[in-house]
Amino acid sequence: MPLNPIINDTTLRDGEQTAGVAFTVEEKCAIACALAAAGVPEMEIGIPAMGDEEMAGIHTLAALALPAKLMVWGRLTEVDLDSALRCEADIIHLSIPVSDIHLQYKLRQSRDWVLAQVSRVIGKAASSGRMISLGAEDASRADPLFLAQVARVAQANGASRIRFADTLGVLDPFTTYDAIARLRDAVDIKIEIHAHNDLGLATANTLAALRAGATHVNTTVNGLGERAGNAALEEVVMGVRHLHHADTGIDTQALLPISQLVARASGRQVAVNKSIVGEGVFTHESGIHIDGLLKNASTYESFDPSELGRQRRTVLGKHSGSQAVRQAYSLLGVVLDDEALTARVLTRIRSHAMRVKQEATADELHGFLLESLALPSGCSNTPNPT
Ligand SMILES: CC(=O)SCCNC(=O)CCNC(=O)[C@H](O)C(C)(C)COP(=O)(O)OP(=O)(O)OC[C@H]1O[C@@H](n2cnc3c(N)ncnc32)[C@H](O)[C@@H]1OP(=O)(O)O
Ligand SMILES: O=C(O)CCC(=O)C(=O)O
Repeated sequence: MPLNPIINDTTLRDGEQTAGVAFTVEEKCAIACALAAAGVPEMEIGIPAMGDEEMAGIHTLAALALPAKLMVWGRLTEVDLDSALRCEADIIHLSIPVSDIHLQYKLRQSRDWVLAQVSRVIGKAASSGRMISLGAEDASRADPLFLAQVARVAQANGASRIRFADTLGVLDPFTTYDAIARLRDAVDIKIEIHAHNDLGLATANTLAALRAGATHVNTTVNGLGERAGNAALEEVVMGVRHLHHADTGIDTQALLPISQLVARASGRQVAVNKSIVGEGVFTHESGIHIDGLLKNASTYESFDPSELGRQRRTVLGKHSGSQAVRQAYSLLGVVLDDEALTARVLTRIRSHAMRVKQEATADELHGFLLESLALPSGCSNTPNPT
């Protein structure tokens, strides 16, 4: 079983790389404070090489003296290292592509050049006394033997961690497991998984990497990030807790408020059905489900919404059954103990749902009852139709 993983949240770096998203310094501070208060132990907060404004933001964040390690991102070059060293960051993360595709077309450099660059720049970075992490960009499309060689050279020159980036989100949980296990066997260095969600597998791949021996995980709130985004903080925290029975140390009650904060700051709404934090993920309509939930919540909830400070909701609609109808009317103070009457009310509720495509209000439910009572009665406690 995986050990407790260390979350390194990159909402303020990769999250902000979501096309069109830009946080103000105030928003960055608010997000960083909320993450630290929730117990996030590490966060990647920016890219010093972007220039003075980004550096000033990083400086402001560092001045908050949050109880979290701060990481800055740079390319594996002397210029980016110099910018990073001017920041009060605990961890300097320097990145280099390791796939032949990136080397050939983007950097137009050889594998030997990469190894020389890793040796020289990581060595110089480590001599600063800071904690150094090497980013292996596009690691998922790299030759695993070359990746292991890069990791070994990085470690020999003072890096304490390598980030395995599935930059394009091309892995599945099985290939992720194999790739991380192979790297784990080849080099005794801390491994951080950085998973993208292009095929909707970022969280699954992150959990697979942990099973294979990754020690650190990158997340972003609401899964923000390049293209389809990164592994979502809220999903990884809950997945680690419920599937790995391990602990990230993060307060699950804080996940929804942080999600809402980041949704506002990023201008990216959270889908109603977004796992963990979506508005509708604890709302039930189907008759069989509500019948089961009324008997025992574990029939249709894999965990209690109160873990997140949330509550179950039930609504009446096209898929309701009679138990749900009785339950909803009992909350209005009406006891429906006649099957025929309940069936007529249900018919009314279904036709309303199909016509209006939203749940009925309390007034409308009273109206349906009165209409149904106009036919033979069976209701022991008629409501006051106000
Ligand atoms: C997968 C990821 O998320 S990587 C992080 C991506 N994030 C960002 O790009 C956001 C911040 N980026 C920026 O502000 C700018 O791109 C900067 C400041 C980093 C660089 O700006 P510029 O100097 O104008 O270069 P530009 O962005 O046009 O091109 C990138 C350059 O970096 C080079 N490069 C890219 N990655 C690396 C690397 N890891 N190591 C060395 N060089 C690299 C490219 O080859 C290119 O160099 P070239 O122009 O000599 O071919
Ligand atoms: O730090 C790295 O090397 C990874 C950067 C990244 O965001 C990615 O590859 O998707």
